[in-house]
Amino acid sequence: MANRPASKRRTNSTRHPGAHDTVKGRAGRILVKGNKDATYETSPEQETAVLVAVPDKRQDDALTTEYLDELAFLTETAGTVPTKRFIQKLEKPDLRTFVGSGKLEEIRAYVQHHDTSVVIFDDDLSPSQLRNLEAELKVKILDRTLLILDIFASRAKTATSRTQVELAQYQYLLPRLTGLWSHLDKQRGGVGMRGPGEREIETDRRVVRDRISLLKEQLQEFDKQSQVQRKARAGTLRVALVGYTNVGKSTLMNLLSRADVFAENKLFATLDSTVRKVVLDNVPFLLSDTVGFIRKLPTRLIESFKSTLDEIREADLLLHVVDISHPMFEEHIQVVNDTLKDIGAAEKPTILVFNKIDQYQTDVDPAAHLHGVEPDHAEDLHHADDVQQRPTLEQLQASYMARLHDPVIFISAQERQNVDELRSMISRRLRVLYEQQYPGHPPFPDLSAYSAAE
Ligand SMILES: Nc1nc2c(ncn2[C@@H]2O[C@H](COP(=O)(O)OP(=O)(O)OP(=O)(O)O)[C@@H](O)[C@H]2O)c(=O)[nH]1
Ligand SMILES: [Mg+2]
Repeated sequence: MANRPASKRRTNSTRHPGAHDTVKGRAGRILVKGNKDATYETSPEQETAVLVAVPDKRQDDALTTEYLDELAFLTETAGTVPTKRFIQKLEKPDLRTFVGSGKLEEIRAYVQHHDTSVVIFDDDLSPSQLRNLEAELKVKILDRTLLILDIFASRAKTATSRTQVELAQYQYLLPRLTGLWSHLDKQRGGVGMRGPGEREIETDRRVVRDRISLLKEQLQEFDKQSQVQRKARAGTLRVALVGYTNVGKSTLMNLLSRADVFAENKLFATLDSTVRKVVLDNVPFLLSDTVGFIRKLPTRLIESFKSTLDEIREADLLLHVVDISHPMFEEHIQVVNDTLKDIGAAEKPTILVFNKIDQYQTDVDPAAHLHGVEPDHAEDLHHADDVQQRPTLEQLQASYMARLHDPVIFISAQERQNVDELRSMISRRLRVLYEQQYPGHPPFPDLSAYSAAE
């Protein structure tokens, strides 16, 4: 976790002393509140974002910081620099403007005096909230789903994933076709403006509905093709890498299959599933890398990735990869398990792979994850006394092994620690699964017919 904030920054366009502090010294590091201009230097073309969270009154401050930190990471992945965060604890978000009128005034004052391209909310906004906020703040407003969709749009490479993302974007936009952003300069583009958003915003709903039907038909067509491919793979064991975004799934895919899959310290580096043939200890199987999960991913968005998720649904064994160095790893496990349940893949044989043990630290300073973004009040600042003690790796290993039915392994894909143990754990498990599924069959038929499987 410690190197996350710095390594993903675009150093060519952004100077960010705070981020370097985050990496170097944890204890005693305090983020300085004050003049933004003294702390940040961004190039004129670089978009800047103000982040807003409205946590429930009872939500722990450290958790709020973590959630905002993830939003900052998403924002940066979309190519925008977060410069300020606002938090308002509320029993319930305001129906009209999501934040209360006092906080809205604070945000407006900030936006007026600091160059701000976009205000991003960590929750989904209703169509009318989006409209009201845009009218009040006079800048582009994004909510969490729009931001994620924007990242997906910029990452989609294949015809299938592009169609899937476009479908999700149109489905999101349909109830919102009410002149949103109409007074903004549409030529400027930037975050949230990729895809159909601004181009179609004023067109008739019927046109959008037609487009949605067409995209669905196209996806069905893609689905038929992949069903044919999948049939050709019948009789071959299938293993899928699943997990929260940025945990190291693609890195592990590369390691296990010696494939060259795009791995990067950004969220949603992988949007298309990649399938490779792998042989471990004479056990052949097909390994697929899949799109990462994230909290609050709308169910409809997940559904539009149906064919990608079929790889998971049809797998015989899941490798659930966890970034143990992340302070929120336990919540991440829960999000992944809930998402697996949503897509009907909860009961599959699973190996829980705790990755990034090289980066695991027993003391966690919540302030180290602020991404150097200036918070709006002291609540968001955690000082050295807040440093939390985490169990040692050995303690974690012992407790997870005792608690869970599934096999558990602790590795570092990057440092190649315990990877051989993982390999033999996979092959042992697959042998058992093969015997259960194909009793009486000679073990592990010739796979040459499937070598082109992709
Ligand atoms: N320190 C450390 N970093 C790792 C390890 N494994 C992967 N990483 C890094 O973590 C980042 C994310 O890795 P990816 O393999 O792209 O993760 P992913 O789960 O495929 O991510 P998405 O496709 O975005 O969901 C990259 O910067 C990797 O180099 C590890 O064992 N230790
Ligand atoms: Mg990946």
